[in-house]
Parts: sequence; structure tokens; C-alpha cells
Amino acid sequence: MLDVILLALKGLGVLVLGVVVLQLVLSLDLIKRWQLRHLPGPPALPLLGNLPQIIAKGSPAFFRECRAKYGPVFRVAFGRSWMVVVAEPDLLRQVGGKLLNHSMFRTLLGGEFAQLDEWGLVSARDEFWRQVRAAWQPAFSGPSLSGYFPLMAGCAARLADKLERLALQAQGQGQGGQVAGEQAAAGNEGQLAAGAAAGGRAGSEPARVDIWRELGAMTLQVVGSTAYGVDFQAMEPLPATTTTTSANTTGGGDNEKPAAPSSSSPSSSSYGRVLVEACRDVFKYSSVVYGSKYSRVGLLLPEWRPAVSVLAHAAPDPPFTKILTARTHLRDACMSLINAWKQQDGTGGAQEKQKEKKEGKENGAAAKGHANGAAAVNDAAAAGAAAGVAPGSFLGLVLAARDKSTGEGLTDLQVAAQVQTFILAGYETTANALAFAVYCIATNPEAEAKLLAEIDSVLGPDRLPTEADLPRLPYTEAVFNEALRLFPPAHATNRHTDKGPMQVGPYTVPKGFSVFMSIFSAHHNEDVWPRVDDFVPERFLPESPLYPEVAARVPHAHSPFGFGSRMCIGWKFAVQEAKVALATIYQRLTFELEPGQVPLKTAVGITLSPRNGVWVRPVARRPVPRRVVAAETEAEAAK
Ligand code: HEM
Repeated sequence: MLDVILLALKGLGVLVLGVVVLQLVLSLDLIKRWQLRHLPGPPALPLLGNLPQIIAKGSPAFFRECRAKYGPVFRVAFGRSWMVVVAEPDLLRQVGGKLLNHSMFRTLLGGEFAQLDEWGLVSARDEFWRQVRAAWQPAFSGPSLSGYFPLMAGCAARLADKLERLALQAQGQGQGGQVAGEQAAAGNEGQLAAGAAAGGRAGSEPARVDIWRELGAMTLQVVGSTAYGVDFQAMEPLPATTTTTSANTTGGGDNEKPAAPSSSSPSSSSYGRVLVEACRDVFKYSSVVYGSKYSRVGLLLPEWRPAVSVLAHAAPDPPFTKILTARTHLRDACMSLINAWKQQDGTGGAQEKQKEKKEGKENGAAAKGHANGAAAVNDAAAAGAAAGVAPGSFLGLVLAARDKSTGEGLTDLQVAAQVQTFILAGYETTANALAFAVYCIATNPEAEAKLLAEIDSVLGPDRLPTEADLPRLPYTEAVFNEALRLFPPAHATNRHTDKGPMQVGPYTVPKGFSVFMSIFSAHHNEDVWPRVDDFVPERFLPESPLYPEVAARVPHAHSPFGFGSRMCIGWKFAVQEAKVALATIYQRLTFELEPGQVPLKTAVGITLSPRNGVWVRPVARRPVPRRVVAAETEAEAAK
């Protein structure tokens, strides 16, 4: 008997040893190293690859160094994921011009979450991608963007109201101003609480806000009102007792309600702030640096991912719990939106609202929203709903999408994947870009003076921008473009060679690799950009002597929104939103940076973001709050 046990133990020992040896051999990645042997690149450790340098320096800075050392095309190992990095504008355009799939982004969450990731437009592949991209497209057409304009302006005005009130309180103006009065009358005490929470005790301490956070709330609010006609109430303060939903991986949809008082109901007052936190957590905890240790193990031992995933669910570490909770909340919110939309559509609500649109009621509502910050978003959301958020009703478009050959529509989970993608892509990138722009403006007084002069000359002190003003704000757009160059929120994108080998410059990349396109490196190429690390908006102005040096000579040197057929579908949406926001906010305020933030620390994950936020003191440009009005309202009144 003992012999049998000893034999079994010996067998087990041999098996374990065999697995360990096999794993060690696999960890050397001999085949991948051999396949990429003709490409230059930094030496990579077995198992860890270049992960230590990537974590220590951040991939944008590390790739910038590699470009200087190894040229514009090189290979790196992201743990055990071997990829080819491209870091030169012309080559980026060459790769981006090919109709290839994005590499799949895999988390350890599994189940429905994996499907939501797989089906969203960013990860969608081949025919399915074509179907959903076509469904998304009308939501970004000219007429749709025009329809979104008043909603965007309303959200920006509301943020400006809040910041101006905070600034005036801190400057000793108290709450007697007209805007504050209007908002209090509208019962919007939440915003006043936010002011106090942000440090604005009237007349005593300087108000201090993380403008990144506030802008994030605004961009989420914009997504809610433009895409879904829903008031996300994202700009309300998060109640102290509110938490995101408890993680639940098994169920789905509307029935599983989170812990009180949060909910996945679009009408709940804390809905938006909880959603903001959830979105932020999704980005933060997807990164190697802040994410779960299980994700790092999964990166190093891809062969063991299913087992690691089981382990992570069984004994989650705090980052895993965070991301699971956030993703659960987001999924429930998406399902909730779909259900709400279907119910509205079923009761004929959409048609009714369409009729109202014809009668022009939405214009009045939106214009009222401009003039009154507190009412702005409710009215704006109502205006959006009144328009059925038509003609660009995003949910309506996606629900109506049909497969060309079978005529079948998308499943609810496939629709939810698009809803989730719109929320995440539409919120984070634009918020980061705007926060970086505020940082750049605050650290460049000359640029700030030019920006204020342009806004004042076009809008004066008390008129909100209209769509017709947009082309008259070239410096404002140049400021945004230059902030996107220095701090591209989507610091990289990729293409996957799943169809076969691909030629990149002098190198052939074999089938089955991810080609990582470093937008950050292209934006920081000193051969292309004079004064590469300086903030010089003038380079984007055609009349500037710097313009022909870059924009005309290397047209794709500036590519914050990517390339070719997989280029960002929301770029015009983002630029319009950013211009409206910058013009509306800087018409009434400037910002002083809190000490200790120069140079700004950034965090690198799926996006490039400010690591600890951007802390500023808002300074009102005028001693008394102005009643900012929309041109349409005045015209209406004049009739
Ligand atoms: C400043 C803001 C934004 C930046 C910097 C940005 C950047 C990017 C980049 C670099 C890509 C990859 C393109 C490529 O692979 O060539 C992308 C894709 C995408 N973006 Fe944006 N984006 C922004 C705003 C938005 C907004 C507002 C939305 C939607 C409302 C959006 C939705 C998407 C989607 C769905 C894709 C995937 C497109 C596809 O694969 O077909 N983005 N974005």
C-alpha cells in the first residue's frame, strides 16, 4: 500500500515538475521571439518581458525613449504579450489605413462582461463591426450634432454656474448673485452642497476643485442627454451614503437593484454621480498599475487565465472587487436604459415627442436651459427626449440595426454593449482632454490671454455660444488641439494582424500580432514638432508661421482620434463639446492651479489621465454673476 502511495506521490511530483518545466519553457516565448527576431527592440526578460520599464516609466514615455533608440518600429513584450510598436506619423497612417480589427481587450471578469467587451464597437470584428458602425453613424451626422448643440451648451452653462458661484463665495460675494438665486429657486441645493464640499466656505477659504472630476460629470451628463434623452444627474454631488451596486456577476438587467439609495433607474437622484464613479473605476482598475494582482498574473501566465479568473472571483483583492462592482453597475445601467427606452417606445412616447419636436417645443426648452443653469439639464434632457433624441437617437438606431443577410436585430446584450461603449468612450476621453486643456491654459498666461480675448470678442460677457459661433473660435479650437497633442487621452490605438502578415515600413509583421500605434510618440516627435514639449496653440492656426512647418508638411502628425475606417466615430462630437465647454466656462472664469502640480503627473491605463486630478481655484472674471443667455432666447423674446 505504502508503495502505491509513494508511487502516486512520485508520479504527482513528476507531473508538477513537468508542468513547471513546461511553463518555464513557455515563458521564454521562443516562438514569438523568433517570429519578431528581425525587429529591433529593448531586451526583454523571460516571463516579465518589458513590463518593469513600462510600469516604472509609463508606456508613452518608455516608447518615446525606444523610438529614439531603435527607430520608428520596434518590438516590446508587455509581460507575455509580444507586440510591434509603431511611433512615426507616416507609418501610423500606413497601418491605420488598413481595414483591420482592433486587438481584443480581455479582462478576467468573464461571462456577460466578456461579451459586453467583445460586442462593443471598439472591439467588434469584421461583419459585426460593419453592422454596428453603420448603426452608430447617423448619431454623429451633421443634423444630429446640430441637435446636440443646445444640450451641450446647457451642460457647460450649468458647470460654469456652479464654478462661478463657488468662486464668488470664496471671493466674499456670498450667494446673493443672480445665478445662485435662480438655482436656489429651482431647488438645486445639491450644487450648493457641492460648493461647500469642494472647500468653498463663503468669504473665508479659497474654493478648491478637482476640475477633472467636474468636467467628467459634465461629459457624462452630455452623453446622457444627447444619446439617450436622459438626465443622468451626473453633476449632482454624490451622497455620502451612496455606494455603487454590490457586485453580482450572475444576474442581469433591471431587477437587481443596488444598495440604497443608488439605483440603476435613470430617474434616481444619485444615479449620475454613482455612474461617474463607476466609469472612473472601470478606467482606473483596468490598468496594470492600479488593477488587480490577478490581472498581472494573467498577463504573465496567459495559459492559466481561466484558472486565475476563477481564483479572482473566489478570493477577490480590492481592485478586482472595485472593477467588478463598477462593471456590474454599468451593465445594470445600460440594461435599465434599454428597458426604459423600449417601454417609452411601446407606449408611443417617442412618436408623441417627435410631434412635439415638429412644433418646435424643444428649442424653447433648450434655450431656457441655457439661461438657467439649474433648469438647464432637466430642460435639456426634456428637449432631447422631446426630439426623441431624434434624428440621432442613439438607442433607437442601435435597436433598429439589422443584419444584412439574416435581417435579424441585435440581442439586448449586444445593444447594451453599444450603450456601454458610448458611455465609456464618450465620457472619459473628452473629460481628460478638457482637464488637460485647463492645466495647459493655467500654466500658459499668454495663451490664456489670447483665449479670453477671442471668447470676449465673439461672445461678449453674457451670451452663450451658438452653433454659428463655432467657426469664429479658431484659437479656442487650437488650444484644444494643442492640449490633445501634448496629452492625447487615447495615447495609443492598435490593429491586429489576424488576417495575415502586414508590411510596416521595412518590416513584415507576422500574422497574429498586435500592432500598437503610439499616438503619444507621434505627437512628441521632435523631428516633426518644433518646441515639442511647449504648449503652442498657434501651430494649429493656418495663418501662423508654425502651421506650414507641421500641419501642412506632415498632415497626420496630429492624430488624437486615430486613423482610417476605425478612426474615432465620436471625434466631431468631442470637438464640438470641447469648444462649447471651453468658450462657456472661460467666458466667466479663469483657473489658478493649486501648488505642486507642475509638471502634471499622469496615469497611463487604457487612457492617459491626470493621476491625482487637476486641482484649481476658480476665479470669477466679473464681480457679479452674469445672467448668461442664449441668442435664440433673446431672438424669441424680441418677436
Ligand atoms: C477627446 C475625445 C476623444 C478622443 C481623444 C478619442 C480618441 C479615439 C481613438 C484614438 C480611437 C481609436 C481610433 C483608431 O483605432 O484608429 C477612438 C475610437 C473610438 N471612439 Fe473616440 N475619442 C474621443 C471621444 C469619443 C466620443 C465622444 C465617442 C462617442 C460618443 C467616442 C467613441 C469611439 C468609438 C466607438 C471608437 C471605436 C471606433 C471603431 O472601432 O470603429 N470617442 N477614439
